[in-house]
Amino acid sequence: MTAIETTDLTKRYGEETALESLELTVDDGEVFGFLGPNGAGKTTTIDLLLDFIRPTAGSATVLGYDTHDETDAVRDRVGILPDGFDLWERSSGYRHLEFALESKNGTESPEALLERVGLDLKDAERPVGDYSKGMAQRLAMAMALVGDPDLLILDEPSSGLDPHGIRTFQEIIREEAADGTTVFFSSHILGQVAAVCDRVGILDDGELVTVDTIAGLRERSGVGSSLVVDVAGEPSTEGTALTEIDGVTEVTADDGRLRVTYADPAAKALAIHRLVESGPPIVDFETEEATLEDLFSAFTGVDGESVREQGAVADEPKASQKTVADGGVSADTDADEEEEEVVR
Ligand SMILES: Nc1ncnc2c1ncn2[C@@H]1O[C@H](COP(=O)(O)OP(=O)(O)OP(=O)(O)O)[C@@H](O)[C@H]1O
Repeated sequence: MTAIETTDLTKRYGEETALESLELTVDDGEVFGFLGPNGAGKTTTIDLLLDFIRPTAGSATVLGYDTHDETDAVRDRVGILPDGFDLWERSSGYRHLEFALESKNGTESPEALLERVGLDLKDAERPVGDYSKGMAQRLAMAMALVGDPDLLILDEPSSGLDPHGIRTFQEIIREEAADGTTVFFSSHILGQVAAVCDRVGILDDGELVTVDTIAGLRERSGVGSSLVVDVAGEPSTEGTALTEIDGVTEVTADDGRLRVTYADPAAKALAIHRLVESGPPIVDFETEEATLEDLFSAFTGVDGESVREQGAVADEPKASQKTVADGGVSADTDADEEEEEVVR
């Protein structure tokens, strides 16, 4: 069974296209990262999956259920950490958890959930109106975990978290995945996505630019990492045949160093081998890995022409605009309206 499947899923607000013909499949048990810059359409997609807003065209299933016709079945089995959720300011975090447990017939103890998300029991007894952003986020995650969901949908889960909180959430995602739960989460922070995801989808301006593993993205983007070699004497590329190595994209000699840029990591060891055999004596070397930011720029064209524009990416649906969701506890939207369907 697929955990999420969208067909031609489209959302428009008047002239504005928030999401264009999204064709996306997330497999059962996968940890899928949904990446995109601000306004790319990530929240719109999540709101459509949860039927908080209605599509202009297309359809989607979640855990095999139609998102509109079988909304209750979907929400029953899905744990949600929405982007921008509302809490009842005067109720305690503990009371929120009790409410979520009642709504979902959850059998977990509130204390165990609090411990998982790193929320102190004393803090849980305070009204949530006094919570910091990170504390509220931890509480929302605890509520999402209630009832052992088959699918976790997390919209910008690390928003407001300190580094320790980010690590805690990553551990939770890994534990849930190990337990067979599918995790779908949106983020614009590439490193966090790379740390836990099996696959990544990049959304840009309402369109799904590509879907792949991080390794696959690296390979296809052509964004190279570099081997930078200090050599004795004047560096020269002559006689080394470095450019003939499969995966090497560029070789330059400047500032007393040789720089070998490669798209395929296997090329690195071959380049060193060849230099040892026939190049100038090596004094030192280091590698400069392409960052995820480099990859992201390559696919979204942030720094100019994108891989997509160059026609290097095969699969291309589309999508984009903005919305909100519920606090993971109530949120009923039979939103048949065209615009501004939001529940918080
Ligand atoms: N109710 C609405 N009315 C009009 N435009 C909307 C509405 N909701 C969203 N949009 C637009 O849809 C686009 C996608 O917004 P969305 O919130 O899905 O982006 P996002 O990828 O989640 O962004 P962010 O990372 O900033 O949360 C934006 O251009 C936004 O302005």
